[in-house]
Amino acid sequence: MEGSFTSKNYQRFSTSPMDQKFLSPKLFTPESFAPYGTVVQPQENGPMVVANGGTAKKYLGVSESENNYKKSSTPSSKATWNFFSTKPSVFPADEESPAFQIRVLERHPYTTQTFIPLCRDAQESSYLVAVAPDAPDGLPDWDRVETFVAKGCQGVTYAASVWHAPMVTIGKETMLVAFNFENGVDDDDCQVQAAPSPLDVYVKRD
Ligand SMILES: NC(=O)N[C@@H](O)C(=O)O
Repeated sequence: MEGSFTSKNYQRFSTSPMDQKFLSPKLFTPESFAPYGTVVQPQENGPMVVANGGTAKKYLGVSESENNYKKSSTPSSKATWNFFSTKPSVFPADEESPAFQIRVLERHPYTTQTFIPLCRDAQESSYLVAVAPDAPDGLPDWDRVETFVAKGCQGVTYAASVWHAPMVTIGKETMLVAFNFENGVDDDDCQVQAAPSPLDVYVKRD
């Protein structure tokens, strides 16, 4: 999809959405995302202490980081912080126009990966999260892809080896900090699978 567009002149991928599979993102909640990882946000009734000289509420243990590289052929690994400055891939459209097509999923077999958005409004739909369980052969189960829309106040931690879409940001250029472990061996750090056919995702306006 080249150039900027609005939902009015958005290129349609089909004559009618009903004659093809499309994904309608769910609310991004700890419960709905639990099979795939963690929504990084203060947990309702989660442990919290007053800190920073009484000026801050410190919500404890809001995510996990896992390093399983000791099981890989190159066990030495390092904790890695990266900064993503992402151009928007999705512009909220109406339900008649697919806003995004999932063409690949990736996974990090030996590590969790966390993304924390910066400079987005707290309740603004900021990025699309797309995940899939393993099929029996260990590749993505393309018939069970699930999508969620994350707000500017929510981070995401993909559990180790969970199939997920590369970062897909909504509406405007978005900065995110990412944390994971790496050992520098491409196939250990990131495995990518192309979808048999692109999956349309409809992202409604806020
Ligand atoms: N494709 C891509 O950039 N994936 C990121 O999650 C990464 O840096 O691994």
